[in-house]
Amino acid sequence: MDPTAPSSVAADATAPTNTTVTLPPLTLRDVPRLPPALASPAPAVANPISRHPYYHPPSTFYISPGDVSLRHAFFDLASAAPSPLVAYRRAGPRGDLAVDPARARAALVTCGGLCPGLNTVLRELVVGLQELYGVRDVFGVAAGYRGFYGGDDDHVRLDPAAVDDWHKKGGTVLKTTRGGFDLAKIVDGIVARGYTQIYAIGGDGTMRGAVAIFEEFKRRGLNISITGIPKTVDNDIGIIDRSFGFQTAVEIAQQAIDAAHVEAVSAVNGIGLVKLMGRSTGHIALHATLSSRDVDCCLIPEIHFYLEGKGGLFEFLYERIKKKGHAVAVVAEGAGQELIPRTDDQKREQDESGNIVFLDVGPWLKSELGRWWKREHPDELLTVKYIDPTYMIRAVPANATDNLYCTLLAHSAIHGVMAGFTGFVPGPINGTYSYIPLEDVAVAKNPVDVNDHKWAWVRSVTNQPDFLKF
Ligand SMILES: Nc1ncnc2c1ncn2[C@@H]1O[C@H](COP(=O)(O)OP(=O)(O)OP(=O)(O)O)[C@@H](O)[C@H]1O
Ligand SMILES: O=P(O)(O)OC[C@H]1O[C@](O)(CO)[C@@H](O)[C@@H]1O
Ligand SMILES: [Mg+2]
Repeated sequence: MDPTAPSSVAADATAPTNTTVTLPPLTLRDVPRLPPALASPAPAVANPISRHPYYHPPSTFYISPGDVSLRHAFFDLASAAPSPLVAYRRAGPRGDLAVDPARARAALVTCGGLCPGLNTVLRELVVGLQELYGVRDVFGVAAGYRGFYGGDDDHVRLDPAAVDDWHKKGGTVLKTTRGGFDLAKIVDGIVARGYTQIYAIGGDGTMRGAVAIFEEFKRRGLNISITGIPKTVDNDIGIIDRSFGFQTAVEIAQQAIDAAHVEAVSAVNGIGLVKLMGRSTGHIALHATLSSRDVDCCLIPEIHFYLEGKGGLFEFLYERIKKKGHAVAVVAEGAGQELIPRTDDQKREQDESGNIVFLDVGPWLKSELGRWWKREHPDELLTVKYIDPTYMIRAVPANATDNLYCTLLAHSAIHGVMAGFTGFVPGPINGTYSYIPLEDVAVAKNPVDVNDHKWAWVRSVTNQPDFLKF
């Protein structure tokens, strides 16, 4: 057939058609700004990136003041689109600054648990502030929020040479803590040190703390900006696409599943059981399960399960062993918490930040399974190999994808602060880096959607029970 010959197919059968659709009105969920009288070094300072000795930004480099991104990237035209459509300011460098870099004094702090990429964010904040914007005074605040009211040793001057290889290190060079949130002392400490910009890197608790600090700045009429850089290995912060370090953690989690699989396959009636992080969300367990393909059952906090009886976990594992000779189960640390018996003291136990302390679901599951097996199948061997890689998945350096992500987050934060924004969080929404009000991110959760395709795919890969009692 001559490929250049005109198509014989009727045009109206295949040609794309254009349908005009009227969308609901757009609401800009804007981020706060420092009061112009306080922020503006009148007249506005031209962005020093334009004078960079080696990089000459093209006209498209700067973000226009009207540039926005949409919260929802897709709608069903057959039903009403979300109304109003919510938009956020697009993140990125502005042509004019509202802050004079020569007068800026930045403080960086890390709070909460570890996450791959923390050191990369710190490195890129230091390098970006100094090399892109010429901010000379950049300090690392040691040991979380409490460092703000610590001694001189808790405030370390940083420069690009000092942080040069930080992106290769796991953990946080600045150290991190939970608790110690004394608002008055923190803000007094910030004022006493003359900081004009605060970069707080942490999870939901850190974001709630940053909101409180932001409100206190406003109450005291302080010319200080604060931005929260969202960090959570559990990927439990909402609105943004995902949090940094998550993909690295999934990669390491998968190695634990591989080991559990090898152990299970090599034993008689072998079960490999892996416990993974995820306090209130099962994203790590879900993603590691889908990537691995060796998992027979994935238990997450969003799904209730039960152990014994028809349709229960133990009967399922037994049947899987009968069929394949082995089984692998993955459990997120927050799964099944309501099933584990606990004392009143244990019910009340909290960490220093006020987070409920969970009981260890992994060893509990292992011992309950052993007890059940002995009772139901006393003449059959059972070998359970339990792997708990807990801190290993978050104490590693970020992989290449997360390193790049951390760099873009850090730079987005700096650009926003220099443009005069405050009380905001930078983050990708549908792939577009945006500025989101801190108060929104502080309360936005991100549970696994058990009605979407990803969870459906877990169910079809594992064929695990739905745990609906009947
Ligand atoms: N509601 C709140 N108001 C003010 N500060 C808070 C609040 N919740 C937590 N914080 C403070 O924020 C800091 C970090 O909180 P937390 O230990 O819960 O970690 P996180 O930021 O949620 O990170 P992770 O993802 O590891 O849980 C702590 O210093 C804590 O005291
Ligand atoms: O033992 P730590 O450091 O308090 O943190 C444990 C918690 O931190 C997290 O990693 C979240 O950062 C959770 O998955 C875990 O429950
Ligand atoms: Mg938290």
